[in-house]
Amino acid sequence: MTSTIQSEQHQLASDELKLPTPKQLRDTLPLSTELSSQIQQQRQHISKLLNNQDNRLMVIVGPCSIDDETAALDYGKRLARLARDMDDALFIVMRAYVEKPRTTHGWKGLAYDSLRDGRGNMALGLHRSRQVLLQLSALGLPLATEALHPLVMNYLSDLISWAAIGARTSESQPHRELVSDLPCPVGIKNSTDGRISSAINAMHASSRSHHTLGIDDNGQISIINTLGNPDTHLILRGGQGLTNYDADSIQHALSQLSANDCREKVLIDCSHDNSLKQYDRQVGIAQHVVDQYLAGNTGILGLMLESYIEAGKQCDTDMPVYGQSITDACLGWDETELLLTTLYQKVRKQHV
Ligand SMILES: O=C[C@H](O)[C@H](O)COP(=O)(O)O
Ligand SMILES: C=C(OP(=O)(O)O)C(=O)O
Repeated sequence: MTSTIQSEQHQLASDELKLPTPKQLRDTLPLSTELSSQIQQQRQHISKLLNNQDNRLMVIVGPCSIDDETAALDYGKRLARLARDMDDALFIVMRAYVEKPRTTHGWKGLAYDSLRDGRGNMALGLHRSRQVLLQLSALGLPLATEALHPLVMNYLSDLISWAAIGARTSESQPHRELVSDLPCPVGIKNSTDGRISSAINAMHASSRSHHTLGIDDNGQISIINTLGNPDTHLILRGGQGLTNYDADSIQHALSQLSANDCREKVLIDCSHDNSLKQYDRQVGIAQHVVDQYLAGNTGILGLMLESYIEAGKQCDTDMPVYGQSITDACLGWDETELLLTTLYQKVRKQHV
């Protein structure tokens, strides 16, 4: 009886279940021509990094998830300043994740549950996601996100410069088809058990064109003809409690990529299993990876850091801490700024 009452309280009213079409949401929250060309250029910069036409180090940094637009914009403003100042050596991209894959269950991100009331008001969630991504883009930052539900990308992909396929979905055919259709470079993670073969297979599958099922801009279920994505690469994030950011693991990954005719580039995720989920370990890992890059490992594209305003994570959402992660623990802003400054100074020396 109690569970019936609870589930009724968690239901949306039937008129709240309908979503706008991708075109309707884009018309409500349009991307200006100016921002659209900024995003095009940012995608091209990343493509150049992947193709050795630009030797800056890519750093994808930002919260594990966007849960609060005010804090995300506050973070974005701080990062945009660093990104401008460090532009000659680092290509900084902000993590702007509005969808979270869960191992079992938990909050699935702004797109699904922006009010965090468990009702899943996705019309509001998609609106708020698009709005915050537009506001972050207007700061001049290239944005990174995880492409999780293929249909969510219909609403947001025009705002994204780089996407990730997560460790839990790299083996999924719909996700490979999605990558084949995405208009930006995409990093594919090794699986949660540490295997890189699923990501390598995904790179092959998504480089090809596909006929698949999806919706068009007007929400009509349609056959989608994808073009194939030429700009994928591998992300090493560790797995099953084992790390893969050391020189031997990176060399092994690069030789597997070469043996499978894939682009020999890796991005190192300093968080997740590589940090053994201890957020402060990211500092030492980033330094270790940058030392390998400076020693001449041209297979290293860059690194990813989970960082927010306050260090750590919070569980008690009745007493929210401003700018602290509600998903994975993150570095705080002060340590992020110090780390990026240290990395910048090291990399810049080599660039001058
Ligand atoms: O990056 C975030 C998490 O690692 C990922 O969403 C899985 O989280 P979970 O294992 O807490 O569900
Ligand atoms: C969920 C994430 O990573 P992974 O897929 O590596 O667990 C993430 O980067 O937010």
